[in-house]
Formats: sequence, structure tokens, C-alpha cells
Amino acid sequence: MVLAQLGGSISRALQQMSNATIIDEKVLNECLNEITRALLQSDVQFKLVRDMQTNIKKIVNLDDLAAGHNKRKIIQQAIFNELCKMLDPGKPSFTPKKAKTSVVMFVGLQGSGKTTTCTKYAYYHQKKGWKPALVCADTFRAGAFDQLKQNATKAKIPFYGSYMESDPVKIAVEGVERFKKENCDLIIVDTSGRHKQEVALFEEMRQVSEATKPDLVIFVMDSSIGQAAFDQAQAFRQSVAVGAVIVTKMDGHAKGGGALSAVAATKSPVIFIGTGEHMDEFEVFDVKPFVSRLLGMGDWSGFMDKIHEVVPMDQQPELLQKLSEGNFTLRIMYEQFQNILKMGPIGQVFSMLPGFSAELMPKGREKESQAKIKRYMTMMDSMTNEGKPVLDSSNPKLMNESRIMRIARGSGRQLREVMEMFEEYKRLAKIWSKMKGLKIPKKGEMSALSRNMNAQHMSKVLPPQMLKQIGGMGGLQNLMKQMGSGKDMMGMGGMFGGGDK
Ligand SMILES: Nc1nc2c(ncn2[C@@H]2O[C@H](COP(=O)(O)OP(=O)(O)OP(=O)(O)O)[C@@H](O)[C@H]2O)c(=O)[nH]1
Repeated sequence: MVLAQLGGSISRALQQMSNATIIDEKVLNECLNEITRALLQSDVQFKLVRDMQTNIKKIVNLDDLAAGHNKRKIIQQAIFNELCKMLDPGKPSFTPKKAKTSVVMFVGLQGSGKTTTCTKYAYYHQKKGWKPALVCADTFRAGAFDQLKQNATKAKIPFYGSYMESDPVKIAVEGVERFKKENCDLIIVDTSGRHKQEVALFEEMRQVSEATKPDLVIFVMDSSIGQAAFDQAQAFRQSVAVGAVIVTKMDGHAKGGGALSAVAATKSPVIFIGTGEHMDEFEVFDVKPFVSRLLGMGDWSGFMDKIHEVVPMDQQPELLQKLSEGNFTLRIMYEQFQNILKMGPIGQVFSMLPGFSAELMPKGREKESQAKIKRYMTMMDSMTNEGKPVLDSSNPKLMNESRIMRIARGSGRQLREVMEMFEEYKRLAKIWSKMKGLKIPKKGEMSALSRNMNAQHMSKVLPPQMLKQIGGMGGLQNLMKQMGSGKDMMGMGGMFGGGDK
């Protein structure tokens, strides 16, 4: 996701400003101009960027900066707040309720990923125990119904559509009626897309909306749409009552800033993002963790959510217990590799760890990375002869030369490869050791994790250089006190944003 580079650019601009001996208006302006450039390059709409710059100038008091307060922190907090404000329209979207029928209509341009997203949305809810159903009211694109049918069949979701009927309104109404009778609680209507924002598309959309009376209209937008995002989103908003946005293809080379613009144009929140072509490459969108990640800080609550998603329920308490004790053993790594190979999204899990962005499994190189994981597992399989103490220990000293040679021989791999596997283990163990001492949150209590993070935990998570900037442990404790214990850490995340480690 190119948006991630935005965090790096912002951090660099802040660093340059922090390096200046005297912070005057000129230095502040230079810093803000640099940030503005970064935002524009990420395709955030010009007007939004300009407003943001004006707001930051209003908030940031030059006297405070001159007095030697932590300039970086003050400005970064202002940027964090402004970006959050941009992405948060101030009111949540309509949220369907399980076991109560809701009709959700999807709209968007052709190729935006609408049909794929309909299925992802249905599948996401189905996994949570809902009874979703899909209606294909796209009679414009030949093959649209086949695509929906294929996706729906794969996910075992009931669907409705027609090869013969050319009236999308009729199909939509029939489909909705049918699934209401079948007591489906989430009836999803996919509508036609066009290449451009044509009058005919909007008229058809309006008619489908009028006939089916959706509880929620979701606007699906391709993240690579760039500066056109604002106008496009606004055009849709003017024809139907868009209530939420889903931004797709966030995994690609898109700059992604259009997402921010779409929120501003529709005054509706982004509720999910699409991060790949597969059914489960779909993430709930939360503003603060997103901006935290954007600015280079990890996303602990997202990470914990992912653990709940990736690790089978019966293994979760045990895994979290071990992690909280600081015991990341080879066996844990092996078990997690197993889970990952079953479920796939390791990149998503790791990208949420501070300072650890999917190094093991970079996006676009999944096949290669999966082969690597399988190779590691074969080597680890041959370690069973080494006995329980080795697999269940987190002491790297146990991996001595003779052991490494035995493992290489046993698995038919080269010494270099065994060492590489072990280096990977050490790297992971180091990162996961930061979980040590964390109070384990129960499912649905993710924010508790944030509250339970004390300064000591935070100091372990922060890169040393950054900790120094804040004034060491003392400075950090003060800062946390100022924030108040009840404040969420994600907000702080924005203040600490990395990128210059
Ligand atoms: N990489 C990536 N590809 C996606 C994502 N979402 C959808 N796609 C792909 O984008 C292409 C277009 O998606 P569709 O779902 O067919 O688009 P659509 O908007 O329904 O198109 P129409 O039905 O013609 O309006 C397909 O190849 C999808 O696999 C995503 O989040 N990431």
C-alpha cells in the first residue's frame, strides 16, 4: 500500500524540522509544505490538504515550539488528529443487526471491485453466524451474474439473478422478496457499474434503490482512482443515499489517499477495505489504528483481532499466555506457520506489529514466502529428534553448531538454510517478546489491551531512538500521565509514529 510511504515522508519532514535549532514560522511552513506535498502525492484532494494545513497552523503554537517542547510530538499529534478528522465523518453508518433483515445495496463504477466486495461482505458476515444472500441486479455487464454465482457458490451463499430478465429493478425486487421470505438477515444487492459516471447508471441505481428501499447503500471505490475520487464519490452521493464506503485494492500500488477524499465527499465512513482478490482479504476499517499504521506505528488492537481470526479458538488462550510470559518458542513458531498456511493472511498479521512490516511474507510474493515457510517447517520437522527441550525452549543458545548440522542432515537442507530459519526465529522471538507481561485481553475486550499497556510496555515497543526523543522512561511516563490512563493508546500511536528508526 503506497499510503504507507506517506508515513515515512511525514516522519522525515518532522525530523528535518526537529533538527533545526530555532523553530520559527519559516521552518514550520517548510515542514508543513513538505507534509502537504506528501499528502497530495498520495492523492488526497487538494482542498482537503489545504484545509488541513490551515488547521494545523491554527493548532500549533509557535511559542510552544520555540520553548523547546517536543516539537515533533506536538505537530505529529496535530497531523494525527487532522487525518483522523478527515476520515471520520462524525457519525457511524447504519449497522445491520444479526437476525433482523437488512437490505444493503452496493454501488460503484465498473471494475471498482463491487461484485467481489459484495461476496467478501457476505462471507465476512456469514463467518460470524449471519444468514446473508446475494442478489445480482447487474444486467449491464455480460458475465456479471456468472461471476456472482461463482463467488456465491464457492462461499456457499444463496444467490438470485437471471440470464433472461433485463430489468435490474425487477430482479432486485424479486431477489429481495425471496430472501426476506427465507429469513435471510443480510440481503446484498449488487448493481451495475459503468466505465464513467453516466446519467443512465445513476438513473438505474436510483430506481433500484427506490424499489428495494435499502437500509444501507455502500459505495465501492477503487483506491487507485486518485484525485478523481472526490468528484466520483460526490456524484454517487448526489444520486443515492450513500451511507458507507468500502475502498478496494488497498494491496496494490494505489496511493490510497482517495479514500480520505471519498469520506469527505460522501460524509460517510469507510467501513471495510479490500486487500486482495481473495474472499478473506477484507478488513474492518477503523480510523485511529489506520492512521497509526499510516504514520508508521503498529496497530496492537488490530494485531490482537488478527490473532483471534488466525489462531484456532482452542489454541488462543495458550498462545497468548505463552506470549505474555515472553516464551516464543520454536514450537510456537511451527504451530503459527501451520495456522498461517491454513489461513493465509500472515502479511496482514505481521504488518500490524510495530516495526515489522510483512518481512517474512511480502505482498505479491506470497507463493515464494509460502514455499519458504514450508521449507522451514520441514527443517523443524527433523528437529523432533532433538527432543522437547529444544522445541519448547526460547533459549537461542541451544541451537549450537552440532545441532544445526544434525538438522541440516536430517532434513536434507543446507547448513545455510537451517541458519536462515533460525535467524528468522530469533527475529520473530525478539519482536514477540515485547508481548511479555501484557495483560491478556479476552475477545471483544481489545481496548483493554490498550488500557493495560503501561509505560514499561510502551518503552519496549518504541524504537530506542524515539524513546530517547521523548525523554526516556521519565518522559514517557509523564506523557502517559498527561494523556490520562483511560485514553486509548492508538491516539498516542499517532504521536509516536516511526519511520525514522
Ligand atoms: N488486488 C485486488 N483486486 C481486487 C480487489 N477487489 C476486487 N479486485 C479485483 O478487481 C477486479 C474487478 O472486480 P469486480 O468485482 O469484477 O468489479 P465490479 O466493480 O463488480 O465490476 P462491474 O460488475 O463490471 O461493475 C477483479 O479482477 C477483482 O478480482 C482487492 O481488494 N484487491
